Amino acid sequence: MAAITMAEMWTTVGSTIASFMFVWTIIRQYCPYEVRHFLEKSMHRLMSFFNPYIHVSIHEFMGTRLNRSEAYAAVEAYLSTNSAKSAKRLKLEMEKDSKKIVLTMDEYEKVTDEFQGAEISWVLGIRSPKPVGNGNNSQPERRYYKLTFHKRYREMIAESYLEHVMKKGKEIRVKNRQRKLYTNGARDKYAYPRQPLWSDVPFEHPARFESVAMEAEKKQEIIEDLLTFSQSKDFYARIGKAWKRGYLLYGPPGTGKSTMIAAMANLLNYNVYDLELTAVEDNTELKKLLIEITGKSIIVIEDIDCSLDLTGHRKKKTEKETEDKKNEEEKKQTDLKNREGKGFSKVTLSGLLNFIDGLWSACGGERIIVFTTNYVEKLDPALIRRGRMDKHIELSYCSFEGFKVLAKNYLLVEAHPLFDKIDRLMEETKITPADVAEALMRKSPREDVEKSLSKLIQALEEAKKEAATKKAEEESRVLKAPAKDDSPLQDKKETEEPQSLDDGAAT
Ligand SMILES: Nc1ncnc2c1ncn2[C@@H]1O[C@H](COP(=O)(O)OP(=O)(O)OP(=O)(O)O)[C@@H](O)[C@H]1O
Ligand SMILES: [Mg+2]
Repeated sequence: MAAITMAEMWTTVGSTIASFMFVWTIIRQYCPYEVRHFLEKSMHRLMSFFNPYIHVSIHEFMGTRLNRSEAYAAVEAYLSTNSAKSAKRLKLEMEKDSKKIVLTMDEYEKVTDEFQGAEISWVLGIRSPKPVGNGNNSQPERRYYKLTFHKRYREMIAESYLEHVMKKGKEIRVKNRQRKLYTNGARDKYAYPRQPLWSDVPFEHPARFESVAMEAEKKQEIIEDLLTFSQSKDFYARIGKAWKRGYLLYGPPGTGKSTMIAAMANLLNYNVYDLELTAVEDNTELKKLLIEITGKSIIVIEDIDCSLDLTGHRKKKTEKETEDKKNEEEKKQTDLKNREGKGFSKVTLSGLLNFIDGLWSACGGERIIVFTTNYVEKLDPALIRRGRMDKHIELSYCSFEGFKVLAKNYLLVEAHPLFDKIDRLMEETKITPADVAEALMRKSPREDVEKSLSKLIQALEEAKKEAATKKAEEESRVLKAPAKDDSPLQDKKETEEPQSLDDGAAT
């Protein structure tokens, strides 16, 4: 009896739905657009009156734009951690610029999330394109996420939850992205179609702060400075300053300037833009390059003292000096042109200063600018004043503490009887971390710790001998140097007096 009632009930429900669908199809086909639109609107209103749930859709592509929506990508990343735990059908994806595989929920899967006591559900929907003409459609299907929650949470979802999803999603995307090393040097300006201003390769430098040879305290200070910068978005907004920071790394060759830049990028998960100033045509091109740099990046200008003549342009000169300088400059540039077969850069100091802290430098945000140089004294003070280059870091010869970091990295030892001798030698002579690293490098699998340390001792002793020879040569050159005619009167007197005494003694 009960089974018959159930069957009857299902038949009634089925026939009601079928009649409704039939009526709806007739309406859609034969009713004018205005009537149809009115009925659709009224039906939605009627349903939402009874339905206490609110839906929000986030589409993969918005309007006719071909770019993937940032919000969709952020939701996808956010749900990749959530859905991997609760969804039953998952999809494995690897985005173009991502270095990690991501598990996301498959179409029509539903996952739930909890936020401040509210239960929120997410469904991945898919919309087929409207058939056009003969039904052959080259348009792809469009996916969207639908978020559903009770209407009593409306304000909380709009004000806090969505912001939380976007923030977390973006963080996950940044963590998963394949970081890049960009350069502007390898572009053919006359190629057709036009090449992008920056070309890129995956950034895979393995340097880490742990492996940089440097005093622990100084290293910690740099790490904290970088981390504070990366977490200070609100602070920079509050003080009304563009979210960027300049670092000047200076010191002799082989002391770890480039290594430190790679360690900085790895610490903060930033892209690196290696700006080759000599390949930039003029200040306008410099501005264009700047506009294309995204946030979370380090802009590097290596050997800034050799890049261009960035000091001469602002100094007052007599007419003759200016003329001589101009001729010299022209000759230099022609030589360069002949040598490299390409146009020369007209970037000026003021163009570069504008690049660092002009109005355009604020677009994108979260940028670090690093200059490296072997000769800090050669740079124009305006270029490196605090505010432009906020932090000046000297990378110098290897200290014993620095050596211990390298020994731990290269040889996996933290103490050894030969360390005392190395400590003494390091106090007596200068050696770069690059030379220490080279000495500690194993040349064959049979090479043991003792042999590597002995090699370093040998290198240090040679460096000491070389320094002593150089010093002796220098001293003898000073002694042998004839007194100059144009030397100050006082100096002349001092050099002449002993002679007259000698003469007197002789007579
Ligand atoms: N402080 C350091 N810590 C660890 N390794 C270092 C350090 N300095 C140099 N090295 C080693 O020496 C090599 C050369 O160093 P790096 O290129 O960073 O020097 P640099 O200061 O940039 O030199 P240059 O001024 O010539 O550009 C690196 O590959 C690294 O192995
Ligand atoms: Mg370098």
